Amino acid sequence: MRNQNVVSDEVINTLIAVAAFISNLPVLPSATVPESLAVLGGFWGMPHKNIVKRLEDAKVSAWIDSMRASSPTRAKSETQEKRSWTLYHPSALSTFEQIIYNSKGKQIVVFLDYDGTLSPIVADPDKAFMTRKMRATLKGIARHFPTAIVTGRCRDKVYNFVKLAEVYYAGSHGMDIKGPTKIESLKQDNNKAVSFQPASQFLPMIDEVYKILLEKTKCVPGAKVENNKFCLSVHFRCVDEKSWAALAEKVRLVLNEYPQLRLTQGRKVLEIRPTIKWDKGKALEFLLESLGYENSNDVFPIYIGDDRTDEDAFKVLRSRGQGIGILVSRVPKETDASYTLQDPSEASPLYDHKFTHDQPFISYIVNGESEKEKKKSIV
Ligand SMILES: O=P(O)(O)OC[C@H]1O[C@H](O[C@H]2O[C@H](CO)[C@@H](O)[C@H](O)[C@H]2O)[C@H](O)[C@@H](O)[C@@H]1O
Repeated sequence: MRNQNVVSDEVINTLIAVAAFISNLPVLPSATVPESLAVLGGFWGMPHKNIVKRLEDAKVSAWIDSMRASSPTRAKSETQEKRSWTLYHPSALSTFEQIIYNSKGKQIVVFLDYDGTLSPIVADPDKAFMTRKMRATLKGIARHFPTAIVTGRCRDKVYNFVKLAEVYYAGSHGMDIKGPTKIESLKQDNNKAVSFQPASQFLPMIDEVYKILLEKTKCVPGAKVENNKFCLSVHFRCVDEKSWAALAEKVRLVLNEYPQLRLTQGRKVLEIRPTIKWDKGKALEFLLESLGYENSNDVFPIYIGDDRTDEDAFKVLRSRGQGIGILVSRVPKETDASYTLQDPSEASPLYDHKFTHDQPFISYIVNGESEKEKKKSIV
């Protein structure tokens, strides 16, 4: 018979699984999880210190599992599920005509992630350049539709990669938005531009943590800390897998001192950001509002992204029942996107197809309007 006063491994493992699960949830400050569960440990007669240690280890190991899995989480059995995945998330290229049909008569607004969508993933984040062809295509899109880049990058940095003034930019995972607006109440300084920075009070803290992380991670070969203004990235793409645990532990120790910051994850990158309820989905909603489409049924947002953080935007589109999300991925992944593209190079022909080859996309959606008129109506 079991001793009721002793915590069995099963109970501990359940607690650890719960803690690991919670530690992956974005909103809870890291320090609260072990503490609250330690209370349960005490109830079952387990010393607080012991359970806190095991829970913290569990958190790091959950991070590492997640680091290995890349992003978004891959579906369980790739080969088995690939077929049904493709069925539920068909290629945006092969269903192109259907997408166009659904957008008929509506104002298309295009949202694009940067890394892995407009630029290929490369080892050095400072060298993630767009091809000239992609820039020309993007310029073409922005000429016809309101177009926004929604990225984890610092806004200035992504602007330096893209260099197109006609595009809206939502940097730092949407926490730094700039672009034109039609809505009077959103206009700033009597000009037509909108600017929104919901996390500005976190700037000093982000700078402080950036310096600490630079110092703490400099002994991990290949680790790179990137300051994205309202959030930080700790890259581990070039770190030997054997050192991932050590790196994650260093990041965890720093974050323990800053409960107002939380951790999310992208492609081989740990992302640190304020615990405010703001993400790429909220940025999408904000931009739609600033364009005057808050409660409109006549808008058709298209969001293309490759990353776990883009899921927030896909979710918003699903719950609005408007437009479509397109995930750029070669492998089956859990996603709220409706359609898929294999990689940025496949996304490019999609854009090109629209804008340079017979322009079927344009001719379908403008409903008889000349392109000039269309352009006028979306300024
Ligand atoms: O929202 P995104 O535009 O997708 O930004 C997310 C992160 O993108 C960048 O990192 C990713 O791309 C790098 C360059 O290809 C690659 O080296 C890295 O492994 C990827 O995670 C950017 O550097 C990060 O700061 C962004 O958080």
